[in-house]
Amino acid sequence: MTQTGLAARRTAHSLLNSVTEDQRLLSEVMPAKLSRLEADDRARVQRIVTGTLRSMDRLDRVLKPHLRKRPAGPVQNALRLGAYEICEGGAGHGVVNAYVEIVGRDKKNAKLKGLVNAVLRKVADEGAPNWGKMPVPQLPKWIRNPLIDAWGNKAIAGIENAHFAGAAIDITVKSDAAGWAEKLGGTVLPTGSVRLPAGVQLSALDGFASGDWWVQDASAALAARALAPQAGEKVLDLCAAPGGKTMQLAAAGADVTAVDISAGRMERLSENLTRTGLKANVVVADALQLTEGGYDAILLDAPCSATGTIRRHPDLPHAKDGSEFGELFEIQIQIMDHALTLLKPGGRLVFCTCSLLPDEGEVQIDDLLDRHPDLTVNTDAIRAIDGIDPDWITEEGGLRLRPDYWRDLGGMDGFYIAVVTKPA
Ligand SMILES: C[S@@+](CC[C@H](N)C(=O)[O-])C[C@H]1O[C@@H](n2cnc3c(N)ncnc32)[C@H](O)[C@@H]1O
Repeated sequence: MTQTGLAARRTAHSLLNSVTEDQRLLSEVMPAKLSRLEADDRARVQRIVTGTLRSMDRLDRVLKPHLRKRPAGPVQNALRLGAYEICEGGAGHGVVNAYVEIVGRDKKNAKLKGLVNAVLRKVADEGAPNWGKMPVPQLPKWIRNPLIDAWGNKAIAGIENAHFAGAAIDITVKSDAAGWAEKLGGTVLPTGSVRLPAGVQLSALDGFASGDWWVQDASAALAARALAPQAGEKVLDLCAAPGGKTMQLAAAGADVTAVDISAGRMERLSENLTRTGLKANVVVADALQLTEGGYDAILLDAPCSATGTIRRHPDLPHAKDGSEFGELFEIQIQIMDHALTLLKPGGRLVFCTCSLLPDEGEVQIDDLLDRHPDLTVNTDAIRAIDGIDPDWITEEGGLRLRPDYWRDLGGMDGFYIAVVTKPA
């Protein structure tokens, strides 16, 4: 950190405000803000902000006894960041002064800098002796309650544990998972992905520049496995960017057309294809506007709430409140129905979402079958995936993946995958 750490802490404060006050995701605001900092400060900002977001509920409990009422969002955020740093062993004096200065510079809240000083001093003096033993942070109620309804209280505790623990980096390799695991010091997971050791710098690793592997959570890798692409098959990858699944399909020898509405994300897909030496037809378009069909198989990785990825994105529960999800469910229905029109008779559609909500998984497939009674769910395609636990197969024949699964291996992202077949 710079001498006083002020630039990094101001950036951390501004990022946290973007999430909680402006409902922005870190992925939208972080790159621009970090680009102004030295590499050292960038890493620290990321550590402080993601640590604070992951510990939000704990921090609010630490702060509560020192506050008569919760102050305005930006002031509470300065307190949260300061308390986080202190509880994680930061030097009390420097931390307190920095956050007092940050609030003091904010015209609207400057009068509360005395409060910030008093509260953070108390936290620094008293410490948080039980910090490491406090209950695992709970998700905000707007997402916690539907997840309890879906999976029960025991599951939610496991899911929250997994969110708090964070996620390892998984890679999908073109071939020889065991060889790459050995070379990179990782482990081969039951489904064939390789889990890397903590703290690696990806671009410096063997096999990155040569494109022998790409980063992809072990759960996400199973959608293309469920599709089981055959060499020469005409496959449409809908909602494809940044291309993790496109690369799997292309590596299997399929003739892949990758479509996504976002030109920026498609640039990343093209870069990924170049790095890995794989080929696909790259099309920037709205899936709903496609007219050319005749595909043997379609993989639809639909836009969704992304609630399965909270391990990696602890900002999501604090930036969102679920109000836009209804619109996403509707888009999923429209793209699924349109995808069916592009599929050959006898063709297969893989529908998947990185979501923990049944509304974006099990319920979507039940509803799809109500709308199209001639479709069949192909559970054999799910059963054929190496390394999955048969208990993960759902009543309607899909695959439900949750962060609390593989507890001893370090968890997985939440995901839902189903394969449906069109009548021949
Ligand atoms: C879950 S991400 C896809 C991840 C990707 N399949 C992968 O494996 O790397 C969802 C994608 O849907 C795209 N999208 C959203 N609405 C779309 C639409 N109407 N048509 C095409 N793509 C869309 C978004 O731009 C986003 O890239």
